[in-house]
Amino acid sequence: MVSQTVASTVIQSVTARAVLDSRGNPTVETDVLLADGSLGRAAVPSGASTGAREAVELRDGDPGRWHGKGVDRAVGHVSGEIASVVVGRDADDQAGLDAALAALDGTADKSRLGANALLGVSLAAAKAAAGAHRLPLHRYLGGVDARLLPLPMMNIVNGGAHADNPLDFQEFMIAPVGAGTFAEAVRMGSEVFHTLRRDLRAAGHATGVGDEGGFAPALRTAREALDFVVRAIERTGYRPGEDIGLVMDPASSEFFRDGVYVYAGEGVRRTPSEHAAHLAELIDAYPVVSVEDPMAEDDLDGWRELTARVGDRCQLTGDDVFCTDEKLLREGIRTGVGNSVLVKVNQIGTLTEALATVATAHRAGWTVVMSHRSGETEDTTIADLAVATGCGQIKTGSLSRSDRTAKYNQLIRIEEELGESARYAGGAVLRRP
Ligand SMILES: O=C(O)[C@@H](CO)OP(=O)(O)O
Ligand SMILES: [Mg+2]
Repeated sequence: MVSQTVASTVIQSVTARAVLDSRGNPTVETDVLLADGSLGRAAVPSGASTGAREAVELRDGDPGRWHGKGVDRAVGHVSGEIASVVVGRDADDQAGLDAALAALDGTADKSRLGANALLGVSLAAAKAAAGAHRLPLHRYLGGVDARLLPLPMMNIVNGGAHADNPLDFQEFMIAPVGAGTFAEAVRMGSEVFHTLRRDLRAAGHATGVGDEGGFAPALRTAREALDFVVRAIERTGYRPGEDIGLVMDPASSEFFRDGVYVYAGEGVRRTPSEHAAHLAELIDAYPVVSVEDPMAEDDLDGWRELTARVGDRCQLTGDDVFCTDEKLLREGIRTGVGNSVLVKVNQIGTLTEALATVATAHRAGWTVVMSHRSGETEDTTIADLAVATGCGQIKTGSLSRSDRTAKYNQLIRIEEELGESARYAGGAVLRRP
């Protein structure tokens, strides 16, 4: 008698639905079910300060529903066209699956089916396959040496497009470079967060939070925000720089207009050279270990100027300028645009392409920061991705909202699971040999 074996990792069904993200907007959640019954589920995040060259997030645009932000078309693509190509494929073949998704879409920016439709399938398939092999996602994707916990960059002051305050810079973060473990890093961050709340309140500021859960006080300048953060670190009993470093994401593309950086909150305009000089001053005056998007995505000369000026002593991470796109990153590496790349899976649309970007950065000796979006869900995939890739750094918001703490909590669990073999390298991950 001939018996036919069907791999247990064959995809049996693909479904999707609209769920809510942390801003109260709809986003795509996808389920991938395998022949052995393993279910992978992934919810797609969404940005507010998006790079111009990001893969396209498909929104319905009907102003009468969800204020135009509906994802019904993307959901329909998942359960229709995409499912018809993906069902029957082996979820173990992630690269093949992702190539098939990209080919099915057929556009360079994934605008036909939507990166939100494709990414949910890509991530859910990986999670289902991990489940079929009875492996945690970080182990399935990263193997036995995936045991480096990331340095967390915790966002404690929000501005820019993520808050309704006058701060021009979007994010002020703390990174516990002197912690001994990931769990300790989270405790240190939480302590500083609560000191900052008391300090802001004592100074008469509101302590409401922005999109990523950091406080959104009515401060005007980066110096004011950095002063509050440094004082909170000290008053908690830590040494700024040695125990906790500072990280900023000005999200500079957001206020670069006609060749000038327009600081609306501060009420000044700076030329690219003045903006770079201002950042260099802040980097020298405060224990700033990393700046993301210091210059705008269209100001490559500015990027090169700043990299030449401070790139030897500060991590300069490209977000909008690279959009997690391996080709854009290669060009940046070749031409001296920064020394680090931010990786957001939804900027490129498939897991395989995001992993290629990480590998290219690492081969060049560049650092990688795994990142959330300002619109998030309870999905914790990026926590596992940070460990799987061994990238050593993660940026996933404040210490106070479930959409952000879900990722920190997942990393606490992974650290516990790894036990003795878990490593946390503190500030050493900010450089690569
Ligand atoms: O600029 C950023 O780095 C991100 C995440 O912090 O914001 P958004 O998701 O709005 O692009
Ligand atoms: Mg950014």
